[in-house]
Amino acid sequence: MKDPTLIKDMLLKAGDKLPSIGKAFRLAFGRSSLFFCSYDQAQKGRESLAMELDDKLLGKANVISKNVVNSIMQGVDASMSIGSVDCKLISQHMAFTILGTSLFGDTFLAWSKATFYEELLMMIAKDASFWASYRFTPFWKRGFWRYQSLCTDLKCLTLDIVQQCGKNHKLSCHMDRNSHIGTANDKFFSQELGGDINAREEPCGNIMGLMFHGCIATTSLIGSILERLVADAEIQDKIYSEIMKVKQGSVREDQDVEEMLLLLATIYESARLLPAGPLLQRCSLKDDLILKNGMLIPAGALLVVPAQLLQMDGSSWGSDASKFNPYRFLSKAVKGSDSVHDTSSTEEAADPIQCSFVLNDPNDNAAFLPFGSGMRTCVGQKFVFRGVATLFASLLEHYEVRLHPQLGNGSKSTAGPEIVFARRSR
Ligand code: HEM
Repeated sequence: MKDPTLIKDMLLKAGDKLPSIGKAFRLAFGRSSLFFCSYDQAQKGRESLAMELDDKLLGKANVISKNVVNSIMQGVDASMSIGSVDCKLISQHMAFTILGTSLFGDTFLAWSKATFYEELLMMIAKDASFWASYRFTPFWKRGFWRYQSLCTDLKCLTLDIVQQCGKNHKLSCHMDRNSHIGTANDKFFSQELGGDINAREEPCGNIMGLMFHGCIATTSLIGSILERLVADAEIQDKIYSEIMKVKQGSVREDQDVEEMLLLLATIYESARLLPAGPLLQRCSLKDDLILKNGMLIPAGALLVVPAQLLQMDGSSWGSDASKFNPYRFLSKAVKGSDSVHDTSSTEEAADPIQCSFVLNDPNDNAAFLPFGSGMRTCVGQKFVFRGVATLFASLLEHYEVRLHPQLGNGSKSTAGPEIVFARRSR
C-alpha cells in the first residue's frame, strides 16, 4: 500500500497495538493503561491525559515556564565552559528538563536526584527493546536481573519525586492550577499518584512510561532541530530576525511563539526529516477492517507503516523531499486577497521578515506522520510543538548555535556532533 491517504485511513481504523510494543513498557515499568496494546484499555487514560494537556495549552503561548527555560540556559552556559557540547547529550538534557517539569512542576528543578534519574532512564532506554525481544522473560540471564534492578531504582526515585511534589503542593495550595501538569489537582495525575488506578496497574506506571517515551522522542526532535540549524546558518539568522521582530512588536513578557512562523515550520520540517521512530505498528485485535478502497484487513494482521520512508517520499513532498526546506510548510499570503499560495518552490524569494506568510497545518499532508495518526496518535503532539518552540525562541534569542569549528562532525564523543552555543551580544 503506497497511497498515504489509504495508510491514514488504516491508522484511523486500527485501534490496537501489537502486544510486543506494550511489552517493553510492561517489563520496565509494570502494567499501566497508557501504551497498552488494546485500545479499549488505553482509551480512558489517553482521554484524561489529552484533556489535561489541552487545558494547559488553552490560551497560553508558552507551555514551559521562564524558570524552566532559564534552568536550561544555565545548563548550556555550564556545559559551554568546557568549550563545546555534545548535541545528543544537550538535547537529552533539554528534553528531560521539559518533561520532568511538565509532569512534576518546578519541584523537579530543585530535586537533588534529577541527574541520577536522567542517567537511569537512559540506561533503561538503551536495553528496553532488547529484553522485551525475548519470547519468554529471560529469568535465567544475570543481565536481565541487573536491568530489573535499574527499573526498581527508577520506581523508587519516581515515588520520591511524587512525594516531594505532594509536600510542596500542600505547602502552596494557592498555586495556579494551570501552571504545571503534574500537580495533585489534575485528574490524570491525582489518579496516578493517589493510587486510584486499576488494582492490576503499577503505581506511577503511566508516569514512568510518559517520562520514558516523552524524553526519548523529544530528545530526537530537539537534536534534529539543532543539527538542521547548525547546518543552515541562513535559516538560523532568519529565525533570529523573526524572533526579534515578534518581540519588538509585542507587549508580552513571554515568547509569542505562534507568531514565529519560520521557527514553527523549522520544527515541523525537522520532525519530518527525523521521526522519533521509523516505523508505526498497529493491528485490530478483534475485528476485520475494511478500508475506504474496499480492501479487507483480517483481525490480528500485523500492520507496519514505514513512517520515515513516507516522510521522504518525493511523490508526497516533491523533488527536494530529502532536503531541509522549512518553507514547504509556509504559504505566501497574497496582499489584499484571502488566497494563499505554496512557497516551497520559491524559497529563495521568500523572506518571512519581508513577506506575509501563513503556516500550513502539517497534518494536511497525509504523509506527515512523526506523531502517528488516527486512534493511537500521540497525545503529546501539540504540547511538544509549543514547548519546543518556546524553548528555541529563547535559546536562539540569546545564542547562535554553530558546529564546533575544529571538532565538527569528525569527532563524536557519543553519537552527536559537537556544537557551540555562542552568546549573542546585544
Ligand atoms: C517529539 C516528541 C514526541 C514524538 C515525536 C512522539 C511520537 C509518538 C508516536 C509516533 C506515537 C505512536 C503513534 C501511533 O502509533 O500512531 C506516540 C504515542 C504516544 N505519545 Fe508521543 N511523541 C512525543 C512526545 C510525547 C509527549 C511529550 C507525550 C506526553 C506528555 C506523549 C504521549 C504519547 C502517548 C500517551 C502515546 C501513546 C498513545 C497510545 O498508544 O494510545 N508523546 N508518540
